[in-house]
Amino acid sequence: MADLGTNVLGRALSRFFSFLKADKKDFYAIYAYAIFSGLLALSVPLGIQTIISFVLAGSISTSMVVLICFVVVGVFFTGLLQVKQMQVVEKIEQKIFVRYAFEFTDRLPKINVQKMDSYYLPELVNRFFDTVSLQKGIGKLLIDIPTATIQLLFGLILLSFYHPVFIVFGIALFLVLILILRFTSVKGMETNVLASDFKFSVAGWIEEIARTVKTFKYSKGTQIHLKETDQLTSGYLKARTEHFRILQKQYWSLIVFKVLITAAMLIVGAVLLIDQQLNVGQFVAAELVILTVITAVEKFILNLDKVYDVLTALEKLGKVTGSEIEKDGSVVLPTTNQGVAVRFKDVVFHYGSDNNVLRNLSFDVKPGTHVAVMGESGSGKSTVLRLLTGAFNKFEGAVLVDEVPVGNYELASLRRQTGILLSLQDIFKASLLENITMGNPDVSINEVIHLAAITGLDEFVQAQKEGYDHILDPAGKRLPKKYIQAILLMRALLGRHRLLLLEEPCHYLDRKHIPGILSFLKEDSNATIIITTNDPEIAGCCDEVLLLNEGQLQARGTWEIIKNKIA
Ligand SMILES: Nc1ncnc2c1ncn2[C@@H]1O[C@H](COP(=O)(O)OP(=O)(O)OP(=O)(O)O)[C@@H](O)[C@H]1O
Repeated sequence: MADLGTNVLGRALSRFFSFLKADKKDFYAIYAYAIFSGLLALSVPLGIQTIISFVLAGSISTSMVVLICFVVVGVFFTGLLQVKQMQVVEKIEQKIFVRYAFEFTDRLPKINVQKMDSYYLPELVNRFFDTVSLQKGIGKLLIDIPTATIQLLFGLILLSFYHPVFIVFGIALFLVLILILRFTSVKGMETNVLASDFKFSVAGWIEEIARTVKTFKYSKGTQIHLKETDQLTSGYLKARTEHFRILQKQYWSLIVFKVLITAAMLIVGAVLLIDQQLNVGQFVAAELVILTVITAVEKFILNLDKVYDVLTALEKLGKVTGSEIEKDGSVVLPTTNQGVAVRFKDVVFHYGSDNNVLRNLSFDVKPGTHVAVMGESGSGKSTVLRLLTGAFNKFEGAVLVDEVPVGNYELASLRRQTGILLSLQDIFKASLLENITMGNPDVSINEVIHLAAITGLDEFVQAQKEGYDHILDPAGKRLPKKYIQAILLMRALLGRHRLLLLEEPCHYLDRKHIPGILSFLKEDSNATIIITTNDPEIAGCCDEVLLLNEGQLQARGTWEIIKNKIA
């Protein structure tokens, strides 16, 4: 557990430093402002010391008026520098939001699905809300912590000029403080991350209830949803209490530090005053510096939890921004009118568990051939298509496209020339046309209209007041499944392809549309087409059928041959 904590703290700190690196200039500006305002803040006690000396000497002169002006100007400039600091922090906070919004958006479609298979991505992206914790915490951290550190350092340095004994006290207490923080912070980080894990689990569970709300509504009075929440919140409370215990330990050590430094400095100051090693002016000034030191320590106390929150937020955001993305190859798939050749050579593949889904699967498909992959549910049909998308790179054997391993291709060039329809795809909140074209401005509207007529989507388009501008709302008003399928199929078929991968393309569509779709595919004779299906009408239109059984090739041939092998 301690190892885990050290790892988490180390990782979070390295994330923090690379986060700082991204806005280096802004951070330098904050530190420069902090140093200047720290120095200016000291002008107050020094000015007061000199004023008292003037007063005690009974000499009220022009130089004293000038001095008072200096002190007042010093106070004004300290304020000015603080406002400047706040402006830089505001800029950083805005950048945090924008940067994470774009990083999440850009990264999600590129994520390595094989690595992230065990995550439910909508739940994972809840971590985006930690940008708010990061914004809130970083503001405090960037202004208060550097200012407090600099005030503490300058204060102790200045006190050492009054008498060397202050140095010894200062350094001794400083070291004790660092040691306490050093030995409690690993546990503090560990408990904060654990509390945050529970927080996201609770959010994820509530989200799951919302997703399947009708299941719970009609479930004969089940309490299972409350039981799970109870378990997760108990975990959260336990971790939170444990974390607060660590914080309390750290608060107490800071309070003891504060008491000791106050007592020591006051006693030393008083003794030095009585001994006449300090005059009254110096004594008052020294006490003011001590007050600054105490205020700095207080700032540390109040901001300790923010340090953990910022580091934890970075750790959580890193779950998405640091996730592995798809490996890209360097071979560009040439753009030609020819279909590609596909070959599976002794492919062994499994998802998360060790059960092989494809077991020594070998077959080849000649360029321009239309192939139906058939087999019982779970026989591995869709997996064959998924491997050809280049999204999975961990398997034994070889998956070759034009005799080049699929993993060698630059994914953008491969996917530009591959029409893909998988059951995992869906519509999203945007206009009907955007859902079909995916925002590609090169798509011809005539082709869209032609395909809409073939797939039956034209009925839906004509029934909408806004036609193709109708906004689809997948979360609210449900589209009939046949129209969703038509949109997904059109997406795959639009444009020119060298390879078409279609999973159950006519599922949910009215049967009257199947002949039109099949003759459209027949006309696309140059592309290599691989269709997973158990529909005899579709299989009958393909040049060849591959029959899978438990991840192995059971038989291959024309539909006339294969249909006799299907019970
Ligand atoms: N993402 C995944 N993670 C883990 N196992 C998976 C995943 N996807 C599929 N499987 C498993 O792999 C096996 C083959 O699935 P696949 O979808 O390729 O079969 P299929 O023949 O297309 O089935 P169906 O006709 O029902 O779609 C099944 O046992 C399935 O449970």
